[in-house]
Amino acid sequence: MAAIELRGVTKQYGEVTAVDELDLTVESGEIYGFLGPNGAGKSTTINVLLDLITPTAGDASVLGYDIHEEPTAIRERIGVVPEGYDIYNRLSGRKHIQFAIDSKGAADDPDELLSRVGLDDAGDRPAGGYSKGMTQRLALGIALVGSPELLILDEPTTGLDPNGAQEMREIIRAENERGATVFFSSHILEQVEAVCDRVGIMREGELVAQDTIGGLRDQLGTQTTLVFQLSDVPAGLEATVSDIGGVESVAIDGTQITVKATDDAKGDVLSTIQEHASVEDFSTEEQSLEELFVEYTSEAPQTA
Ligand SMILES: Nc1ncnc2c1ncn2[C@@H]1O[C@H](COP(=O)(O)OP(=O)(O)OP(=O)(O)O)[C@@H](O)[C@H]1O
Repeated sequence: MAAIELRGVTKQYGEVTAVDELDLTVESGEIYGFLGPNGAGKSTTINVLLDLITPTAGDASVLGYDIHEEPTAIRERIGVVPEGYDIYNRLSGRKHIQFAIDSKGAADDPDELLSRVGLDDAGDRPAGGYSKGMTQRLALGIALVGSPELLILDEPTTGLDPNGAQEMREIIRAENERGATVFFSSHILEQVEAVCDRVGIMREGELVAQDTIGGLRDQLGTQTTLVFQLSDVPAGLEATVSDIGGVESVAIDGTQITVKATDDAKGDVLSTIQEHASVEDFSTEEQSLEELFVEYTSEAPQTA
């Protein structure tokens, strides 16, 4: 059974299409990273799943339950770190957790949960005095109540320092090993890279790529950037190089020519340029996963 299934989900806000006919399946047991730049539609998608907003079109299910028909069954089985968690200023962290335990009818020990999220010493303090990172830790502690089957985390590392982000990743891994499916959104690739089985990249409401981190890396393996420093750039060189099979782009800046090409085309590019111009310097640059992410999220939409 899929843990999350969205079918043709669209959310329109006036002129703005926040989510555009989105089909997305998260399999049970996966850690799925939901990536995309600000405004890509990640929170809107999550809010649809949580039945906090009604989609303009499409339908969705969580743990096999329809989001409109059985929201209570869903709420009982999931843990959520929402975007911008609302706290009760005067209530202590422990009381927040106790409240979540009581409302879920769970049997957790609040102190154990506080300790898991690194709030052991702050449990008695009013949550209104917590820092951003501490509030985020508290939100995670609440999400963990009742050992949920599915964790939905909207930008869970917001406000966390590097140690906090690392601890968050360890908790995500441990929860997954316990059997939970994890769906978490982020606009920072490295946050999901370390823990995710699969990532989906959103851009302008559409899923523009979906793959394992390994799969994304394989795509990188086939692409290289070649940078040539020439003594001068002869007329027609740009067109000649662009015509080579496997060349994706050619950019000329003064006497420098930068060519993006598949690995197979590397030799042809090199020999063609040497044939037409005098090469003073030459280097290759590997594309990083970060660059691939930027490419997917800033250029023309591609098909998933
Ligand atoms: N209540 C709303 N009314 C009008 N437009 C909205 C509303 N909520 C979201 N949008 C728009 O929908 C688009 C998607 O927003 P969304 O918050 O889902 O993006 P996101 O990927 O979560 O971004 P971020 O990383 O900044 O949280 C944006 O253009 C946003 O301005």
